[in-house]
Amino acid sequence: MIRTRGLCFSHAGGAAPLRFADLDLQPGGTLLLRGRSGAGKSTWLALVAGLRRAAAGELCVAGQELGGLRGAGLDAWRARTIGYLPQKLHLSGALSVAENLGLVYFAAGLPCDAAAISRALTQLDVAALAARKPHQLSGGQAQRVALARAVLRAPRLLLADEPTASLDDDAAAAALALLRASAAACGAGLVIATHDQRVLRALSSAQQLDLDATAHAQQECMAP
Ligand SMILES: Nc1ncnc2c1ncn2[C@@H]1O[C@H](COP(=O)(O)OP(=O)(O)OP(=O)(O)O)[C@@H](O)[C@H]1O
Repeated sequence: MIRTRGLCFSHAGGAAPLRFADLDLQPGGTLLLRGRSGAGKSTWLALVAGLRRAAAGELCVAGQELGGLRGAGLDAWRARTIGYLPQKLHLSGALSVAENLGLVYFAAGLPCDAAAISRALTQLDVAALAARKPHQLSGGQAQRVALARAVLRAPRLLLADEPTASLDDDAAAAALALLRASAAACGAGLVIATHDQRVLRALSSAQQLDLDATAHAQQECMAP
């Protein structure tokens, strides 16, 4: 599902280059991506989602070498392969819940599938909120809507960035259960980036990639 070798990324004009330990995640597997704040979790997720390009190394996701994809090809690959639950949910405030999900089809250049949107909202128990605007949702409801958006097109890989940050214990357990159930429902691999001890405890048997154990590079990453 995910294979990385010598993966390295340098933020422009910023911090020290990030070098990531090699990883092999089997299809349908669950990975906990752990590390303190600033360790590089969001950066690693962005690389795997094809939202950022590695400075060096090999990255193969769902059978695709990402180094070989550019532009529209990369966008199309991401749209059919990756479900992404970002730390900040990025729901458009001007659009209803259902219209926010419709953006997924617009971005992929596909006709909107209202039945699929309705199914996804029903699965996440937010169908009754389809006509509401994001500011009319609670935090937990907004997260369910964002999760429905992430799994709408049955991705092969579901990436969740700090999904339990700022949730109380009950809400965190519910969010985690939903993520696992949603990934299982579409047979997707699941990556959860977290430094939340509750998640680490709940998924202690899952495969882990600990970015705190990854030495940051002392020298510049080599350009590919
Ligand atoms: N756009 C950027 N420009 C420069 N440096 C950046 C940029 N984005 C992130 N960084 C730096 O890259 C490193 C990794 O950041 P990243 O957001 O991936 O960490 P994280 O583990 O996800 O942190 P958190 O848990 O706080 O979200 C940090 O040192 C951060 O300051």
